[in-house]
Amino acid sequence: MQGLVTKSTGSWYQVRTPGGERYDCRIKGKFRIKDIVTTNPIAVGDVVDFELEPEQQTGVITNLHQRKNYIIRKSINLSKQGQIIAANLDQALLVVTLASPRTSLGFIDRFLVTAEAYDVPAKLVFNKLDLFSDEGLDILAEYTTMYENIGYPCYEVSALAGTNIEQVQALLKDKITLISGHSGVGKSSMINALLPDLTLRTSEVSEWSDKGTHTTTFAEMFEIPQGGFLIDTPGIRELGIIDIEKEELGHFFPEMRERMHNCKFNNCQHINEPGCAVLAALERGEIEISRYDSYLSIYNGNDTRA
Ligand SMILES: Nc1nc2c(ncn2[C@@H]2O[C@H](COP(=O)(O)OP(=O)(O)OP(=O)(O)O)[C@@H](O)[C@H]2O)c(=O)[nH]1
Ligand SMILES: [Zn+2]
Repeated sequence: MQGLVTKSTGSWYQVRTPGGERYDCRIKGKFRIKDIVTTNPIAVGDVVDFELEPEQQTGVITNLHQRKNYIIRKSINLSKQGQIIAANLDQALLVVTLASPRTSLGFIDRFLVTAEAYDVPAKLVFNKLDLFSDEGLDILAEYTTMYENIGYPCYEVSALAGTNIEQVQALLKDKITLISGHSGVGKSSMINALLPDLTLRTSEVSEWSDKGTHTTTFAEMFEIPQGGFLIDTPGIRELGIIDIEKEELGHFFPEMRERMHNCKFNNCQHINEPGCAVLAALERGEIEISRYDSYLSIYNGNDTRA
């Protein structure tokens, strides 16, 4: 049988069949993925084949289907191993706000770079629309225009007032979506607005805990009643940028990526090189200063996560 992994504890995996049945499955023997060293070979979002164990409601995963992408976090120890948080994401939503507490552009840009590196389309949800005066709305429009111009769709919502929540709801339909955001932006309020059927979430969790095996879940996907799945990540810190060489960083800024082939030197770092097409575009105002500042900041290893 084939199914989608919707919960992972590291030793048990909950697998959902296309028909909606769920089975607790384990991995048989030494199940290892080539080329990646990870503490968990299988993660939520993975599509797997499994066999039911005789006379039991549990299964054994026998095959992992190829992933279109996955996100990983570095292990806390120095073992160089990573942990796959989720696979096969259709999109990543970052919830941000320009009011209490204001999300910095550096934080947004770091998230976008991470999403580019993982090959996950990113979208920005600006929350707390109800708090803005006319002046605030002008600034908001500047930001959304800036990000839409470089290819990131933006949504202006109020989780509290319910404004434009239906736009986000439509985005999620039949997709696997990662939702992220720093503390206080209203991510929980948004998830509650998106998943009104809270009992669904809590009952599934307790059902799992009753197994008595592991109660800590690495990650969990919530099924959206209208179709689709939502993966809630605790924060951007979970998504460290790994495996990006400094020299490659420009490739993860779309507006730089589309211009860098015109740089005089093919190893141009777009810092101070003569004949740099990126610096020329910056000069002409075609590349936003804040975006370029974020590039420099990440390039120089400054932490802009907060
Ligand atoms: N005015 C306004 N306040 C909001 C809105 N959405 C959330 N809030 C408030 O912002 C605060 C933080 O909301 P949460 O939903 O807890 O934020 P969170 O991002 O999940 O933060 P953590 O729970 O710390 O991870 C709460 O006081 C919410 O009531 C909104 O659209 N407008
Ligand atoms: Zn250049």
